[in-house]
Amino acid sequence: MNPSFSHKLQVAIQNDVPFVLFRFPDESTIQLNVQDDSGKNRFLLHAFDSTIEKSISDADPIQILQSEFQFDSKLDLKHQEWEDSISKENYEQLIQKTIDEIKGSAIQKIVISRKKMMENKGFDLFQTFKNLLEQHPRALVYFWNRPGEDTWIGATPELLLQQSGNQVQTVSLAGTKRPEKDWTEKEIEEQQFVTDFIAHEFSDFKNLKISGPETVQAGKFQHLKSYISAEISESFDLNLLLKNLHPTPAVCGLPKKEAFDFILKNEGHDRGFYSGYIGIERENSKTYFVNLRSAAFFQNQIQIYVGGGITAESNPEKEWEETELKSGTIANALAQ
Ligand SMILES: C=C(O[C@@H]1C=C(C(=O)O)C=C[C@H]1O)C(=O)O
Repeated sequence: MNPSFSHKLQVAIQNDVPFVLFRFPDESTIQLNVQDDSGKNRFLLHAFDSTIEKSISDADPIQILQSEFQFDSKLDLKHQEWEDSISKENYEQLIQKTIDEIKGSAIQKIVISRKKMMENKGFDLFQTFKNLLEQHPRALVYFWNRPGEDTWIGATPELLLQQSGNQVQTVSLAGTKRPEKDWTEKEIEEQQFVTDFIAHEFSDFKNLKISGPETVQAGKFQHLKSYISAEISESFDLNLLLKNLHPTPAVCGLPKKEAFDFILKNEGHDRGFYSGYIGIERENSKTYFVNLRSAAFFQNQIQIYVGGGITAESNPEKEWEETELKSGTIANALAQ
């Protein structure tokens, strides 16, 4: 492997300096940021409830071909008081409560999630990251480590916002099924909610284009995806758009405020960085992804976050199965 890349990573680990490794969808290079105080080339994690945003900046980031990436090192992860997973029965009760809330109110969709806990049997996180890169070539794959603070690994299929010059683009991603099944009205409707919400947020821009939805693969299952793009003026404040988009109905619900309040009150856990966003900010471009298919790693435990969109048509048992399926993205990549 490129000696300067592995050296930089090794030195960061030895000195307990935060680092993040990441690869953009459809790209073949892995980038490395080792934290400095430049504020340049930020890679950031922004919490679902917007209470926390952390970034790792690097004035001099370095990259390597994915095919050359090989790194062997053990990190000292933070210890976490053991937490139990929510049982299938309790999760299905929560889903039923959510369905009843939707049926008895003006809320159309609420995204509910859970934390699936696994024992950390000393997994090799660099190999786990490598497995994710190979298994999910179309995802943004990242490995974030701030010693003594937080360690997250994920492979998200969902773009939140990309800006390059005066072009902005995003996607509407929702609905989940196994490849052998057909889409039903339930998934078609829940994805349309997301498209309509984004189209509304983009409605004042020039050259608004919406295409899709089409079926896309995300590991072993599929989603519905539409593509949305537009042109913004020079003076436009991208942060405002980001603030209006997040959290989209793909991870929160509709109407946003009511769904958000229901989640905070009923879900029973702090989502942390899950379903918040990941930002990659450079001089000429800014790209944000929804932080899905991700997990927090501790010395003794792995907490995989998974959720799904609930509408009046949802079935609690199917929702449990959907979250099991989604947890496979991380679980199937874990390496000894
Ligand atoms: C909430 C998650 O995924 C989101 C919810 C989906 C759904 O409800 O079908 C599909 C894709 C994502 O927008 C997750 O992966 O945890």
